[in-house]
Amino acid sequence: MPEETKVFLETPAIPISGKKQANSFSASSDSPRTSSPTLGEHYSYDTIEEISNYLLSRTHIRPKIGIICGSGLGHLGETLSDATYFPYEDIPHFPLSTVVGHAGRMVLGTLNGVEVMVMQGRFHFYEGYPLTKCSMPVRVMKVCGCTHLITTNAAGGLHDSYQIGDIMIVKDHINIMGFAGNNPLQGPNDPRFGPRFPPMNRAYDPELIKIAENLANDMGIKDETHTGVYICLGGPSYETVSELRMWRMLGVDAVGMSTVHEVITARHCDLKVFAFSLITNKCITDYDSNGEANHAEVISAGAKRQDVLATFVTRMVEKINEML
Ligand SMILES: O=P(O)(O)O[C@H]1O[C@H](CO)[C@@H](O)[C@H]1O
Ligand SMILES: Nc1nc2[nH]cnc2c(=O)[nH]1
Repeated sequence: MPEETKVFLETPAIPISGKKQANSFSASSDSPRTSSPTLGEHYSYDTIEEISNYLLSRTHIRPKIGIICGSGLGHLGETLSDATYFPYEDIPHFPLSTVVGHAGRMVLGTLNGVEVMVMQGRFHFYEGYPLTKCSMPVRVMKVCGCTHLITTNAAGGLHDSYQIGDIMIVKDHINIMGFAGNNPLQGPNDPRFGPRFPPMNRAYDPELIKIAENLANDMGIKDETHTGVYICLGGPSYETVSELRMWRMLGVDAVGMSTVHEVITARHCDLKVFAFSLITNKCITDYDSNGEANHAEVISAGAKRQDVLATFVTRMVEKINEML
């Protein structure tokens, strides 16, 4: 950890009663789940500003790029210089990270001289948080000054040619949870964030996809890098064989439980998005297989590839910075 690293453990400047809860249109409680599992709570613009001010008033970093680290990929947050670490429990209104492999800290610092903010750990629907809450930090990134989001995840490889440890650059997603009426933008729309009905074609910036493909080539990892379609399922149970076969038929290449709601929220507030999956396991699509998906292998695949992924992200950050 860099010498200048500081960990803010003091009581937040803004008084908070009990566990932090967002400004709410519905009753809040100490449970992450409110009365409506889908609508849940809504964070007002003022609340997002309050969170952003909390972070910015404790560091001189003014980030332009926000980064979300997926399961087992949080190591990147340790590679920042001039870093200030904010445990989620200290940030006003922030939920807590409850999943193994998600450290639960926001880090503001520099990656090769570029000012960034990094989430070491994200929030998932299966943790009991509504999607508005899961993707709230993306709006914090926007209000902190970010113009770009890089979001990463661990995912099961559904495409036959994908191997454990491969990278899949996300070119598109299927928002199946949205089909079922669960979208992070549900509820009142504040136009200061974005329009009521945002488009989602070109959600994954085509120019950044090209840059990443070229970068994989330069790094000598072209054969282990693919470009494909991601789906976010609710989890936490992994998929049945029949479910996986269905998604494959529908054009899905990698399966996970995150990212899509973050990307929708980011596009709504006009952040440019780059996303990739680390393929941490091969999806089991054979009824006779004795294999079983498990989170330990997900974490272990992340640990094995952490250095390559940190380089990949750092170089993407440099490329984006050249475009700013
Ligand atoms: O998407 P991330 O957070 O990287 O993690 C993925 O891995 C976990 C399951 O093993 C789930 O949380 C799934 O979403
Ligand atoms: N849904 C889902 N999420 C994952 N995250 C990592 N691997 C998997 C998987 O196989 N399925």
